[in-house]
Amino acid sequence: MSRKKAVKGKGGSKSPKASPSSGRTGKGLAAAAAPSSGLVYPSRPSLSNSGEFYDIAFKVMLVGDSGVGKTCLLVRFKDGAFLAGSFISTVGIDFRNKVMSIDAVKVKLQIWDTAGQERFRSVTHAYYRDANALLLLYDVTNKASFDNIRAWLTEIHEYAQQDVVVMLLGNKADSTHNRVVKREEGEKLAKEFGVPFMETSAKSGLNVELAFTAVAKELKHRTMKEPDEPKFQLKEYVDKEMRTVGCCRS
Ligand SMILES: Nc1nc2c(ncn2[C@@H]2O[C@H](COP(=O)(O)OP(=O)(O)OP(=O)(O)O)[C@@H](O)[C@H]2O)c(=O)[nH]1
Ligand SMILES: [Mg+2]
Repeated sequence: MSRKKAVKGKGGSKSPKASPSSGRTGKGLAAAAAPSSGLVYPSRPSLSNSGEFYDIAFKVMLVGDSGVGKTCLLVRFKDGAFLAGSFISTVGIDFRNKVMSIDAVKVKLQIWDTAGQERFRSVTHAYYRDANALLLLYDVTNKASFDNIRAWLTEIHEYAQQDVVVMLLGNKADSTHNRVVKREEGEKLAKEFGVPFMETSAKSGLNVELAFTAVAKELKHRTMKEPDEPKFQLKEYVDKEMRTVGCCRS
């Protein structure tokens, strides 16, 4: 299998007027032009010599209400740090790349961090179409963000590909004193919609690696499954990993 070189670095915020077709010029954005298969191939190697090699690439989007912790989750996953302090709401859309080793295959996730604010919704819609996976977040300390999950799922249904991988994440699980949404409620909603679920914390790191690894595994298996290999069961994998490590893995 030939190895491709990952375009590294931050994508940079896109203006609200950007669209997948018009905005994808420049270094990071060139990699975002996805063929209809959903796989993302860089059109040319990165200009930087520090680029990492990878075998396959996928586009993952973080969606959910403003303030649920999408940017913090991405920063935790990418840099292993928590963005404490004042809340800086994302403007438009931005992406970061991360190459993961999944069963000896280098999988590049191009992770798009969307703005949760209503005024950017039309920008976000334009990016759904190319997404291979969506991490849909709510905040366990914010009931409205949980109640809005149904509307988000309707939106996903409307704008994303039919076979997009969706995972529901109840973030800020570290905030025990401010919690207003029980884990069981998240589990129930996820079951109703047939999507895998876990609680996460960008602050403590709880389940952050697991959420992205599970999605990367599912996408890698879909693409590279041998004919005699059993189908990868995402929900079973998540449930097993959660059982193995109790509820809490960072
Ligand atoms: N306690 C706790 N706070 C968190 C966590 N994740 C994010 N926060 C805080 O929640 C606030 C919002 O986080 P962001 O990641 O910026 O939220 P967002 O979903 O990206 O918001 P938009 O960009 O407006 O869509 C910030 O003040 C973070 O510090 C978490 O896991 N635990
Ligand atoms: Mg943000």
